[in-house]
Amino acid sequence: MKKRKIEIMDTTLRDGEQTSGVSFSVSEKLTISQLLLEELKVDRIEIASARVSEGELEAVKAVTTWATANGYLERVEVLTFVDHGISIDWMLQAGVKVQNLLTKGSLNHLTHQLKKTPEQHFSEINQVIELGVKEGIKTNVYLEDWSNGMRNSPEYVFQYLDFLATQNIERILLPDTLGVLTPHETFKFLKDIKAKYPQIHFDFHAHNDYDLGTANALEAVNAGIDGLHLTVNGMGERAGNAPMASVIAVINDFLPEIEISLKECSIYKVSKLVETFSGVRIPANKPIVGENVFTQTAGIHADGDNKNNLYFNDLLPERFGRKRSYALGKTSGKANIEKNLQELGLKLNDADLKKVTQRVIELGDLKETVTQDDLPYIISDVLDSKAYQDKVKVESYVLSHSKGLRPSATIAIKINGEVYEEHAQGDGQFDAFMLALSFLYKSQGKLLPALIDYVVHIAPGSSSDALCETVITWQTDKKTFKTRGLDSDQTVCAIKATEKMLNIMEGQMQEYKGFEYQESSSK
Ligand SMILES: CC(C)C(=O)C(=O)O
Repeated sequence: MKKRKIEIMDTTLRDGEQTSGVSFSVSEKLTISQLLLEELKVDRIEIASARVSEGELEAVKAVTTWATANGYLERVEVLTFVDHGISIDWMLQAGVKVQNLLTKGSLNHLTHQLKKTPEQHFSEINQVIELGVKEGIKTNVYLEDWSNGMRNSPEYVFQYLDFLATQNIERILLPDTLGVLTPHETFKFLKDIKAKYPQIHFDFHAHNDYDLGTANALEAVNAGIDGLHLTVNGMGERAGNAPMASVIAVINDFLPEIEISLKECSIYKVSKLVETFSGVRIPANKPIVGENVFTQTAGIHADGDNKNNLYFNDLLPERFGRKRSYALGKTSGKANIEKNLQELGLKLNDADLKKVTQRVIELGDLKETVTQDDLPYIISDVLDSKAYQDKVKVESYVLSHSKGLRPSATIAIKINGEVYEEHAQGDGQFDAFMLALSFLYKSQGKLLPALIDYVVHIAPGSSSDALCETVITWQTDKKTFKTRGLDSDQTVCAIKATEKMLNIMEGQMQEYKGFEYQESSSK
């Protein structure tokens, strides 16, 4: 069966730039245009509104210069106005060959905003179209507020379409300017229009005010529309336009009779670039391109993925240049941990896997964000902890850090069931902690090993509540050894590493000689 081709016009650089607070630079517009046409393979791009600013003129010139050299000029469009040819002059300066002329698609807009009759409006439109023809510029015509026009003044819309059918134009662009259509209405309005003017190319331009942009785009295609306007990440005026990634996936998965030229596998790359250039973060749950949408969080899902891919749908991440991941947190089961270990090339026995899983769940309970990068640290901490007896426990502590006062520590340490308390000031919180500890041990006639090295590792690419690992090297008169601590707080890491040292030393204090902990120490 021969497929019906739908043209995709990307308007990220025009309507998308109308997202509040967004302005693309010249080089950003050029880079995005290149990616859209060459990599994503959209059919057409709308890159600016005419007459906006000097900077915009520069940006459009940069795109048209590149597009001319690479054979894309006919696919680069600019929104223009019914302004007796001022926009056409701007287009000539910018080197653009296709204008998308903004006209009124509802009687309401025509009478209240332009205060003109349909006949006056049509005559001025005809003038601009003819000027364009004279200058070698092709015209597509936008019917602004067309959706409300269909609801409230359909006679005007059809009178206008009858007029346009006689004009020298390429396409008619039908926007749901205020994003008010339901999918049912979208289908009905477009079906009626296509039935009356089957020879004309119509594009549909959805807005997303009710979050119906994708559904309306789907119904527009079902109704026989010839082209769709989309934006990367759904950027655009107010709630934005129909999002490129979702609409493309819907067409590919649910409309097998439709052909589009877009390369799904480039969608994510373009989305991330637009996110960076625009400064508008992609919501984590945004279908196809959001951070979380290919992450299985529940252990039961990871388990099901191992058993005949029970929790997969057709939206496979690889289609879009992405990868499935398995979250680590309080709902992770063993299967999630195993999936992450596999990726790291690690294998644990059942007992250790259970311990690591338990530790990840505990961290998740503390609202810590645990990432795959943290896993090697957690494993080393959990496996390392097996080596220590629990004879000494840091029961509680208060660490203070304030302006103008020396950091101080009050600590309570349980040694073989007995709790001892001590207090000290130091050069930093951990220094104060160590001093208090050395006073506490000294009062029992014991000296602690000297701290000779202190190294902090933070898991690569981690967020602000990332886990860190502190490795401390200790020295007695006879041996040097290391202990490590893991936490999201650096001082707590060091205290955990110190607690392990105390357990190693417990019972050996007579055997090894420690050192006075810093002469300058004060209580
Ligand atoms: C400016 C116009 C074409 C528009 O984006 C709309 O009506 O939605």
